[in-house]
Amino acid sequence: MSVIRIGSRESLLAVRQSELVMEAMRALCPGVELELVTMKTTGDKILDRTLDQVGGKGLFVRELDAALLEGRVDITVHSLKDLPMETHPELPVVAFPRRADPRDVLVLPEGAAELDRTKPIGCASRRRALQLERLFPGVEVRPVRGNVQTRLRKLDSGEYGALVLASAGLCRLGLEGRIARYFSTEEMLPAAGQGILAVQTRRDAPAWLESLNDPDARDCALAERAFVRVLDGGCSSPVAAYAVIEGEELLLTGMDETGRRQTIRGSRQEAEALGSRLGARIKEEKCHG
Ligand SMILES: NCc1[nH]cc(CCC(=O)O)c1CC(=O)O
Repeated sequence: MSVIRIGSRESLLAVRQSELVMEAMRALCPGVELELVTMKTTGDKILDRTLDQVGGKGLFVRELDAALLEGRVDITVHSLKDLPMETHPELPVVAFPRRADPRDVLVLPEGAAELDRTKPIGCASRRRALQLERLFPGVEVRPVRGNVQTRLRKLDSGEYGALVLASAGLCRLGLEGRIARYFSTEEMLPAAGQGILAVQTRRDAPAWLESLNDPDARDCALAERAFVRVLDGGCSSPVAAYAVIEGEELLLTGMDETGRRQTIRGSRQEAEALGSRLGARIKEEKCHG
């Protein structure tokens, strides 16, 4: 078989995530030849504005989609939560590997023992900001951008009292030692797809790539993303969704942009329909209540 080229953003986290998928590919298909191809995306180049100002999540995938379509790479690996809700029709997501810890965490400046409430808490999403206001009333929440290392540098330089980040990213970078506190998923509902990777390919991709799927991660991903799609949770929206599998059932909690939450339970076979139904229900409530 010829070499399979894996396209990735060039950030350390993106590369680490691609390496994890490459390890899983080697386990499934010993002897397969893999090559990592990294590239800078528009989203990585523009760092002085918030994502809502520059056009959203699509900025991180456009270059990778083009590389796939032109055959410069054969698969791409994304953080599912950064993947726009509508993906390119010729570029299916073939696999959702096993989910890492979906929780958000609090990170303190190097050496700090507790939160300095006179300083702002840095976070990169309105979803986190909305939920932080309830957890830490009166503490300023200020946007922070850049990759995980850049954000940690800003934290350690004294600009912020704390950061909120995803456990999954920190752990993949070997930075779990920086976690000061885990938020339960009730305290801080995760972003749809947080902790899940998405493997995207062309339609002519080898069928065995589908074996990278973890059935639980896949069903949760489908349910969470269907919910966000109904609420039109563009990248600037604070919409959150988190699903868990309990046997043959899927339990999905969704939050709309006002912080209102609802839960739905049903057969995991209908993961996507459950997500859409919960989205419609929350939307309805907003109009009538
Ligand atoms: N937007 C950046 C981003 N995209 C995915 C992750 C974490 C890894 C994941 O959710 O799988 C992060 C960093 C963060 O939010 O702290």
